[in-house]
Amino acid sequence: MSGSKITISNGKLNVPNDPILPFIEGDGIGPDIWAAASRVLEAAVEKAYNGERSIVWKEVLAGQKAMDQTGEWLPQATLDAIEEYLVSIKGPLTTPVGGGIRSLNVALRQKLDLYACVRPVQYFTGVPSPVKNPQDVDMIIFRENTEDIYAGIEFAEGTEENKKFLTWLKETYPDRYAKVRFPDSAGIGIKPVSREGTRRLVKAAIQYAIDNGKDSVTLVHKGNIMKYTEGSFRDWGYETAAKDFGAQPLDGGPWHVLKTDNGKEIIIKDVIADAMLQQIILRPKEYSVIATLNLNGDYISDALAAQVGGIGIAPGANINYTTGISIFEATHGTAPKYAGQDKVNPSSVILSGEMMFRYMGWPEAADLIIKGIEGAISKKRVTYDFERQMDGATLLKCSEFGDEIINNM
Ligand SMILES: NC(=O)C1=CN([C@@H]2O[C@H](COP(=O)(O)OP(=O)(O)OC[C@H]3O[C@@H](n4cnc5c(N)ncnc54)[C@H](OP(=O)(O)O)[C@@H]3O)[C@@H](O)[C@H]2O)C=CC1
Ligand SMILES: O=C(O)CCC(=O)C(=O)O
Ligand SMILES: [Mg+2]
Repeated sequence: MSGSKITISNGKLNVPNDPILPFIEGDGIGPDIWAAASRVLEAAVEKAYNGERSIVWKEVLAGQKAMDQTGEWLPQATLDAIEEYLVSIKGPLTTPVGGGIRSLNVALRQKLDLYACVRPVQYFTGVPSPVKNPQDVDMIIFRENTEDIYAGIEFAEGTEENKKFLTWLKETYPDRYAKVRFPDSAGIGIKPVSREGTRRLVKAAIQYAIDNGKDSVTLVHKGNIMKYTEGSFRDWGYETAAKDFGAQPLDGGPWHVLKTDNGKEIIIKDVIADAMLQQIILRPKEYSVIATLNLNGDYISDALAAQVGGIGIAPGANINYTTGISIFEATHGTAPKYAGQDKVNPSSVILSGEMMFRYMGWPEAADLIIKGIEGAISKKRVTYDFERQMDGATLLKCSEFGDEIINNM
């Protein structure tokens, strides 16, 4: 295989003209969307750089394909390659509900310490939306990606370990044990949230706001109920704003205001999570950068995506800003009922590629992707998810929509 490695020095990526980029095809609709997306990404690079730059794809395995070929769901070789080549992209991977394997998506984020799940939500003119003013939605979610209930520390009901844990709780903290309503039949989960994990996530969100001229960062939490996890997230978030960025309390706090070097003011505020799910629908203009915990971020990213056309057009990235290791991936899952039908919208993974190009310092290729998607949508030549809500639209297959994007670059 030809191609060169992306490296990092002093926190800055060095991207060669022929970077090797690992990709995971994914389960379910993964092969359909990856086939369309990889062609679009290659076409954007070719058109932007006239052959001076090109991507050298390196397939790495995870999920069902990995199981079939290697007997493992997430081979160590895959983790090693993602770490070695720094920038990679993936399709969705299936996670069974209840028993069975734990999420491979979550495992990738935790094992590689990709602490920020970054999910921008913006409106493309013409996309059908259930809200009146979808153009008012312009937010970016920074979701903590390594902690919270997603740590996977659980004790299944009826098991020996569950009994052992509850016995320990009863003996050590009888007052808290007494709060378990039905101890003989309770599954137990543990929710770790740390100052360190919170601070690095909030720092990334505030830095993004500074670098991109945003006017607010909203800490979203359920800290009124979960005081020492979600409530502490809020407190540590404000602490980060004050200690790392010199933000000052606004009217006595808890909101803070941060003055950037060019004199701009950024408000650091917080909203309780349930109220936030209302706010993003009723008053989206008031929110810009969102910093939140893992579970809240999971819910908010699908809810916000719905306002701008659905999870068929919702990209994302999992990033460690210190090591530079990153995996770009759609917000949606494997949509198994559509697998192999060449039907679904490939935009989420294509726009994840667009984010990847900006991260690599290839904005010209990224801009062409936006141009191609805008062109396809304005001509109403779209996949089923948009076509079913658009008057006079032409229904395209997943692969045809990829072609349409390329034709509009
Ligand atoms: N990062 C990852 O890899 C993720 C993996 N998953 C996993 O995926 C599996 C399925 O999860 P599920 O809850 O069904 O959620 P999915 O996101 O897979 O699908 C839910 C619905 O969203 C719509 N949708 C999803 N993708 C697209 C697309 N590309 N284009 C258009 N519409 C789309 C479809 O809506 P409609 O029916 O209206 O057409 C689909 O039925 C689970 O195992 C889950 O754990 C879930 C999320 C993320
Ligand atoms: O890992 C999974 O299966 C689900 C992940 C998910 O919903 C997400 O990353 O948004
Ligand atoms: Mg999700």
